[in-house]
Amino acid sequence: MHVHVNAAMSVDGKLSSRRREQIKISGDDDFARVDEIRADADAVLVGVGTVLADDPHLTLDDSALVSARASRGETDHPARVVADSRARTPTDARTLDDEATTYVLVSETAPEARRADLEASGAEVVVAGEERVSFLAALEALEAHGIEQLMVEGGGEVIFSLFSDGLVDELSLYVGSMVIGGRDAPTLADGEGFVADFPRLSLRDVERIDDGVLLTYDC
Ligand SMILES: NC(=O)C1=CN([C@@H]2O[C@H](COP(=O)(O)OP(=O)(O)OC[C@H]3O[C@@H](n4cnc5c(N)ncnc54)[C@H](OP(=O)(O)O)[C@@H]3O)[C@@H](O)[C@H]2O)C=CC1
Ligand SMILES: Nc1c(N[C@@H]2O[C@H](COP(=O)(O)O)[C@@H](O)[C@H]2O)[nH]c(=O)[nH]c1=O
Repeated sequence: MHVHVNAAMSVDGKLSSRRREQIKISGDDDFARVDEIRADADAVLVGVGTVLADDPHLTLDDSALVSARASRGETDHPARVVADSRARTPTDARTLDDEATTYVLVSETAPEARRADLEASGAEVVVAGEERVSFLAALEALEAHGIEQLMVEGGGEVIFSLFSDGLVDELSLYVGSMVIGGRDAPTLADGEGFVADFPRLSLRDVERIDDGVLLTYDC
């Protein structure tokens, strides 16, 4: 499986503010670029932190991209995936609507009743990991569902774990020209952080988009 992480951060490395509210860091052209990466993916993954903070839809905004997928014999939108060890995704989350298939990755600790609620709301629940979702196991399970190209949209906890597991192949990082600040604001890679064996990336490209910079790395 090819894992492509995409995120937008401020010049000081924050994905959003200390209030963990969604902030428009990208401009229109960059959002269009993000939509194209979604359109090329078999599935788009976020953590439950992002679902609770942003209630994202994770579908394609541009109808031309939907038509292009249809003409390739693909579903209108990529599948959606939520990493949610304890099955906390609200049943009315926008990502569970019927516009696309949604997989909720849970661990063995997820209460049975919550799993049943999610299934009743249309989600496909995938158990991978004991206490927390194991991305190594989860990505294998997604591959068995035909997912080869996985886009990851965040947030910082999930992105850190994927780097920690050595699962990231490509990173596109939009740096918007703004300062958000705050020691508790989410950053690109949160989690526990590395103290040694820091992942080293290979810079592939630098491009100016809107009023910011897109950095592309092979990982
Ligand atoms: N600017 C941008 O591009 C983006 C910004 N954001 C912002 O980021 C913030 C949310 O980020 P964040 O709070 O880090 O949330 P995440 O979306 O990274 O979700 C984190 C949660 O995912 C669950 N999870 C399940 N398995 C794992 C695992 N193996 N490793 C790590 N987490 C796992 C955990 O909850 P549990 O243990 O219960 O499963 C964890 O608390 C919001 O403010 C949002 O607006 C988000 C995406 C993109
Ligand atoms: N704010 C921000 C991003 N936020 C991402 O977009 C998701 C919203 O998706 P949707 O509800 O489908 O529009 C959100 O949950 C988060 O993952 N992405 C970016 O490229 N640039 C940005 O500035």
